[in-house]
Amino acid sequence: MEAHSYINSKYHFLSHFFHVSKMGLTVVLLLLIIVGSILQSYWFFKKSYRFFDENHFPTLKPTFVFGNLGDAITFKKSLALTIYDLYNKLEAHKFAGLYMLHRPFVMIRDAELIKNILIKDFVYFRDRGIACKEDAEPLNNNLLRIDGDRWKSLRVKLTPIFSPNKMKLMFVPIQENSKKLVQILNSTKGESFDMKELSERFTTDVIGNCAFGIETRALENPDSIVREMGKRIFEFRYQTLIRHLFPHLPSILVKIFKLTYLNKIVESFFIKMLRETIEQREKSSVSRKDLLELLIALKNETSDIYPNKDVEQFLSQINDNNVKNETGLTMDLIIAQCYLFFAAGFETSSSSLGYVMLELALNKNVQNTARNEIIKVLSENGGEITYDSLKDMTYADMVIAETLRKHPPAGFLLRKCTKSYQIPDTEAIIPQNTLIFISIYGVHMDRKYYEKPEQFYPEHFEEEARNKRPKCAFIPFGDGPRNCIGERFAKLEIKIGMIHMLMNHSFDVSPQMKLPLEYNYDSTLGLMSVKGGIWLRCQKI
Ligand code: HEM
Repeated sequence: MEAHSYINSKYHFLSHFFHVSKMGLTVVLLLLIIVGSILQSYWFFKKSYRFFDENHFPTLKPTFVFGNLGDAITFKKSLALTIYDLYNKLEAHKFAGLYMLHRPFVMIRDAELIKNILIKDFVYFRDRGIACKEDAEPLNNNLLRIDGDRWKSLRVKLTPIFSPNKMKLMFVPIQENSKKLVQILNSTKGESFDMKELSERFTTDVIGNCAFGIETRALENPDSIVREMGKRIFEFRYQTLIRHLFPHLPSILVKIFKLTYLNKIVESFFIKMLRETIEQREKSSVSRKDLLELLIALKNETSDIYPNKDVEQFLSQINDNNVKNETGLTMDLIIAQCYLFFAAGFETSSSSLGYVMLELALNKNVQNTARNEIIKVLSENGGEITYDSLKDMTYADMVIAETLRKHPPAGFLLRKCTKSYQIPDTEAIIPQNTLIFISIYGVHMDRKYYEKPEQFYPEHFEEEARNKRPKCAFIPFGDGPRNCIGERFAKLEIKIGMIHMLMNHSFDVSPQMKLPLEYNYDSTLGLMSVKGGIWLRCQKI
């Protein structure tokens, strides 16, 4: 009470002194507070933006508040394209220091340095820096997001699931789905169709039905619920953007404003569906030889991860033969991994297959050469595609690699520096906890590494050309111990899907197709998915 009358008397004294009303004084005080806060944030940002000048890094002038990612934060461009623009602006440099809001990050744009980060000096850059609290959102406890020893021990466990002999088991189910894909092409009867949409239905069924034994039926029914939910995983959400921009938000704010990474409906759907599938599978005695069976065997410790060539290679790459076995595979962890395999598998692979077919439709010579190779290999194998005959289709591999170069589904790679790191042969030191961005698209479109970067030119992947290029100039799946674990699976489904389509049909671009390509706005995941679809026409041959 006493304090209140004291403030009142001061207020009265000030208003009397400045000859203004109480209301006027309130406005002046409010203005002072606002101007003070703006000045304070201005100095805060200005001080933050001096960071790289003082640390021997080339840099680009940041914009107040947004740093160097203004185009992505103000929705002008996707994050992948914003990072790509920065890559191009920094042409004279092998690396540079930039800012996300006030937060410094380092862009690496030289293939040799990229190799150091991803492979040689991996111990400094093991983490991705997007982990979130373990129990907050159960599906986020997945391999892509977790870091540290938990990641290491989980990665060792999951590595054998994608080994070559396990991939062989996936061949028949992928073939079955490819045949259904061809039936749908038959029904288009020369009319335009959206190849991206069709590829999404194909990869949804491949990953769902073949990998987890779930009847997703997306090829039969474009409105299938699994496909609907799959699409919603990649919808833009403000909440996800805010969480990525402010990774250290207090949990209370996250709760109050419901700032979850994932839409709750989508999360509940996948948790329920996957839990029921796993429970049913555990009760049944039928063996399906799919990814889920292998995961369950790991959970129940009825399968051993050793000896396995991939695991041995992984352990030698991370220079650690004593990975702690602390991450037991619980039901929740298996659900989170299945969810990731589904999400990571269906969007990236469908983009790739869509882009493969678009480039083949645009480049008829390439289409004919690829088809002739398939016909030749088929005739040598009694008219059948077998798992072993796939390796003889080397031109098909070049076509797929060139597609992944020109249209990498993931636009950039992310790492976090976990121990301060001196960039070799320079004075620049990357401080601990700094994020590292590597523009996959930038490297793939760089004239330093590719003779005709703007063209679709499968010859970029002839043996001689490949051998001339530095190792990390082709990184659609990342590289090193933290690369894409599903690379073999993805390449297998793209190749089988492509072969079946080319064997049966010839492809043209529809007048409906919008060129040059535009990409969907994506502010968080860095994906480069086409805007407006991939419109083609096909004829039965
Ligand atoms: C064409 C298709 C695909 C592309 C282009 C792609 C690309 C990528 C990229 C760029 C990364 C990050 C690698 C790095 O940071 O070095 C990644 C990680 C990952 N991908 Fe893929 N991916 C594809 C398909 C798949 C499939 C089919 C699966 C699973 C079935 C999968 C599962 C994963 C997982 C689990 C990770 C995280 C690995 C880790 O952090 O240890 N991906 N992928």
